[in-house]
Amino acid sequence: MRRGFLQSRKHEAASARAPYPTRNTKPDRDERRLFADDDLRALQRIDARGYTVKELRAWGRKNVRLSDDPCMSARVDLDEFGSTQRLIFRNIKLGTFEISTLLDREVLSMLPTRFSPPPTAMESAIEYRSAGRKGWGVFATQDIRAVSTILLVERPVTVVQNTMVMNFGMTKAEAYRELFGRVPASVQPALMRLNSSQPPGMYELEEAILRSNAVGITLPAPAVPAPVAMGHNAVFLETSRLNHSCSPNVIIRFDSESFALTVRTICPIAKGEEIVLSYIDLSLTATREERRSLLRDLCHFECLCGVCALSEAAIQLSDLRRLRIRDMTREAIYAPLEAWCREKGRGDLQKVIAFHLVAVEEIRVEGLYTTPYFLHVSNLAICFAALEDIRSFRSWMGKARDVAVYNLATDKAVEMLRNIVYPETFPWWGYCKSVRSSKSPV
Ligand SMILES: C[S@@+](CC[C@H](N)C(=O)[O-])C[C@H]1O[C@@H](n2cnc3c(N)ncnc32)[C@H](O)[C@@H]1O
Repeated sequence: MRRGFLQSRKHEAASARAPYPTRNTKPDRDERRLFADDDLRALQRIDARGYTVKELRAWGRKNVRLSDDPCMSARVDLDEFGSTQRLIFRNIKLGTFEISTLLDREVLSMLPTRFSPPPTAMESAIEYRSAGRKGWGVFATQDIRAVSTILLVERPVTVVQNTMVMNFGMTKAEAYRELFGRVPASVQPALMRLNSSQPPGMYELEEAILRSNAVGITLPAPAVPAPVAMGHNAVFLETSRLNHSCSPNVIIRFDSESFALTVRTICPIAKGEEIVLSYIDLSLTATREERRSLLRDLCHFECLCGVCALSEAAIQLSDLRRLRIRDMTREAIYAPLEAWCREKGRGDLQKVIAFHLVAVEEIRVEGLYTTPYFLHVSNLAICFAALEDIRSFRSWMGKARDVAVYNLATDKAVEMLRNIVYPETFPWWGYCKSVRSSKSPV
């Protein structure tokens, strides 16, 4: 039998003293609870007679510790969630893959019994090598021109609920050690070698690895009043080598049906260029200082990406451009297309088009192909549909469809493809002409 992490010689002495059953003494290894019997009995007592919010909070203060770091945990109101949680270690087998998990019992029961096959990635498009002071990085081995190209498809090695409840007979460090110990021996060395750059002395190795590499994923989960309580973190060995950039060229998406993560391009990438994603929501930050401070707080590193490394003069221009993109995106939600429609198409549509073209150009220069980009290209598609300009409509609708594809909005992407092939099925098609005969498309 494979020696688990807790059974290694190094940990034998510790496990002999462990306040929870070890793998040696408890045969039903996949069903072990994080709850000590005393805690469970205390819980049942509370449940049996019904509890007041005050009692439950008091119980939570004594028994539950939640980290303050938003990366790994969230504060959860115990009256909404805490008392019903049962975390279980279980290894999920997907064909040749085995994934070590620590999940809520109900989440485990809601996972599909059969997973659909994941998509296929482009062959030999990337390589792993040094990215200088950033450590390892991933690089393109060829020009990748098409957007939405799949560069990597990967299953996680471990998945854990992001609210880590402790003091149920096992400390958080022990729980993570156990979780990592259950990762198949063939991949465990690679997991333990992942980046673990967290503030010195703050976490044990397993937690530091989780904090540096975990990706938030959504699994089917029971409806709870605090949905964040049902968020999950997963570690993917290859994706973990992707560095952060404030001008990312890929996006990652997890699909629970195939239990796989895909890395897709969001813009063309040249041979030799580093493949980079954004660790933060770039629509929330515009200036370098805002981004740096967020990355420092959440990820504990000073960003060395291409944008942040620009000269002072260049970064000032970049900051201004990003502030403009933010303003134009806010403006685009209501005006000017909306205003033009309210006026029943009597305004100057060319002005609307010019507005969105400027925004798209600013986005291109800054490499910000995320949410605001979709807003502007889809509005351009509407404008050209209204004008019945078939070439421009297909081009902008194609760009909007790329965004739908890399965001895994499959139904939307299919609908958009139908619009591209049959433009007259698009509700805005010929709007300019139709308002003259006072017909409204929407
Ligand atoms: C998920 S790992 C990425 C791969 C990592 N470079 C490695 O060697 O495995 C995240 C860590 O990489 C480094 N890193 C990623 N992006 C960076 C950036 N833009 N600037 C500086 N360091 C970065 C930080 O140390 C961060 O904690």
